Amino acid sequence: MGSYQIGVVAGDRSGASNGGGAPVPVVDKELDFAQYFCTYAFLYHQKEMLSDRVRMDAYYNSVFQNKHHFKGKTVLDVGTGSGILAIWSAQAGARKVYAVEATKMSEHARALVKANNLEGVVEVIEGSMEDVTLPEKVDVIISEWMGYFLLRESMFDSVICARDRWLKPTGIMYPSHARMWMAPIRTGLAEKKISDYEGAMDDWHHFTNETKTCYGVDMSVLTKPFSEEQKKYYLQTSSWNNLHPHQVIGTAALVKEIDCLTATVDDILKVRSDISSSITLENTRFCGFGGWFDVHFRGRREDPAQKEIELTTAPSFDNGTHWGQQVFLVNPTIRVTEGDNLKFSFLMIRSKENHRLMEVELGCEVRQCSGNVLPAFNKKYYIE
Ligand SMILES: C[S@@+](CC[C@H](N)C(=O)[O-])C[C@H]1O[C@@H](n2cnc3c(N)ncnc32)[C@H](O)[C@@H]1O
Repeated sequence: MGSYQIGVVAGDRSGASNGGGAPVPVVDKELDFAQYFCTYAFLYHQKEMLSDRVRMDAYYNSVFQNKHHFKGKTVLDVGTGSGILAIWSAQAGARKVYAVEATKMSEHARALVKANNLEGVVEVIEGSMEDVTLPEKVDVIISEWMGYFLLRESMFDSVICARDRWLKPTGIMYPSHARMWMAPIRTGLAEKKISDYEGAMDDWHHFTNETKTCYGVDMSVLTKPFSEEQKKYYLQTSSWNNLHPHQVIGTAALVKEIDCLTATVDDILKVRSDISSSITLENTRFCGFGGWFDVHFRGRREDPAQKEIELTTAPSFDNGTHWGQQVFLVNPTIRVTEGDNLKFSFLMIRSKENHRLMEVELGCEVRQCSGNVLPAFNKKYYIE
């Protein structure tokens, strides 16, 4: 399977050279397939996405309420999975749809296309987007590339690659824009995670005592690394959660905006932002941050959507998505009240071991409305 380049990281010595001097990280394709793509080859996984009504309605409406973007046009579906977006594009009147899928799910997509009598329009191509050659440039690129907190999975890299190679200069991206958001939250998760961590350590002490007594080996030298491993898992790894809007205790801050037509891999390798949020609830507990994203289907300035559609994964009363929100816990929790201000710095980079996972650094300072400033804190998190 070999390897492929994912973008340019200045100063990364581990990367290969692209000939122009700038180092380029190289991804082992076989490892990437084993770690990332394999799950997408299962129908149960595709079904989970196909059952997400918020996601489905947004893409369906974006296509069928903007048929003028599809009628008689050529479309590329990056990562077609079951083929759903390619099929909708064809049903909306596309002349030709190239549906590219890296996994064997392509075979199910081909069957679905045939069963829906669209064989003459939709061509399913099995292969990595980075390797595939199309016979022509396209008018529209449609793709559902978003991972947890938008950028986990790094699939947008493949969409950028497809856009730069195959989109006509007048072409349109579906979706056209994306944003990341964060807001302070209250949650009982903080206590639960601490108690889970303490439970794991109690169990470890019991285990080391037993190993010493029964088998004559003292394992206590491993207590510190075990504790670090468990701390990372329980207290530093962000959690998936479907937050209720009542759990959001302050204004949402915009972390990142992406124009899908112009963004480069360099723009998303590091997401850095200095942001602030005002607490909107009286006398409550600040337990951490919730992070989510939205995407928009607006067409392009010269060729706008007739109907703009939004897909949001914000905390919702009744419309949760399979993405939910990512929760970054703060320990210990902090008493805050309406009018207090949080100033925070956000930095998200890709994990060195796996470019599809993320590491986040959050620095935060609470400025109370009384004028008092609480000691700032800095924390590192993993989005696994
Ligand atoms: C989130 S799923 C979306 C599937 C489908 N488009 C949908 O909306 O239901 C992403 C799909 O893209 C495929 N994929 C991701 N990166 C790819 C790449 N570089 N080349 C081809 N397929 C890719 C995955 O295997 C997966 O099936």
